[in-house]
Amino acid sequence: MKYAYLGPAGTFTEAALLKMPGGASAERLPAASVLSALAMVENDDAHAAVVPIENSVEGGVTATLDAVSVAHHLHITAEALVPITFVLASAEPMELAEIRSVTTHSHAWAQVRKWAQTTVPYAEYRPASSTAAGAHGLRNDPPVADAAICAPLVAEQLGLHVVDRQIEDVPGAVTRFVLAAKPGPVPEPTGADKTTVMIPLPEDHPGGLMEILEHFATNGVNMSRIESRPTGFGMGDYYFSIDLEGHIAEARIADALAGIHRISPKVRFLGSYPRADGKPQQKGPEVSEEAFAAAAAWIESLRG
Ligand SMILES: O=C(O)C(=O)Cc1ccccc1
Repeated sequence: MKYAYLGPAGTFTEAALLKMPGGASAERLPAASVLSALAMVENDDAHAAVVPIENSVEGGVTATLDAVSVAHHLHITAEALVPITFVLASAEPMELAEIRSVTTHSHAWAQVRKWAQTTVPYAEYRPASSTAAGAHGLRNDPPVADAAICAPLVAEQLGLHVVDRQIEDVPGAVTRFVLAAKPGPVPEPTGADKTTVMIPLPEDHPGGLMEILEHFATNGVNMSRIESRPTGFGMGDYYFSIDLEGHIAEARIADALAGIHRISPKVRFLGSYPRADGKPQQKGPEVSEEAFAAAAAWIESLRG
């Protein structure tokens, strides 16, 4: 199997790839951006792509959400969680006070803002396509910056000097990555699953969002993420990107989505897959498979 990922070697995305099903034995194809990793799947140059989707500090990774939901017709088949810690590294030994420019990926920069403000307040930020790309750039002639913010392992592999460590503003931050592939068989339910959907907000429909959410409430479906994003097609045109706790094979998820389809017919299913944390689904007896089957049998008997 060929898995594309945000490269080069040593990114957090590569660490996530190794945790994905089939990741350890997959051929790893580094891409220069999230969009090019996804495009490699669309063009059949890779079977799947590993991309960051959500950060416990910064929230959704909008480029990924939009690409998976609107631009590309891909399904999510797995997720992985990667704990994030950063070092500040330089090519030659340097003091913090000497550092005038810093390079890293924008997500990393967003997660060290407070540290940067207090520790290197005069350093100019130079965006890199990934943390590993920034670290490699320190060896360019001329170097892309005085120092790079990257994973400790990359600094070690490149023989960089670690100027500061554990510089993340929020200790224990985690990033969630997904494996995206062309639509195919949905992974089997495990009892601890997530379902990702994209729901366009119905136009000129007062209370549209409330009606959508009511379907989740009445079917006992918990949401683990909800974000509104502009579709890009016009001012005020929004969609909701939502993660649900449960699998499309369950009657309560299917029933909720069927109800939503009547309000927002362009709703899109983006995949059901095992949750990385293995947390089992909580559901009351009124939304069990047996309760749905008994209700359907009762209706059948009335019609019969
Ligand atoms: O640049 C990387 O290493 C990535 O994989 C993107 C990223 C950056 C910072 C936190 C999580 C993911």
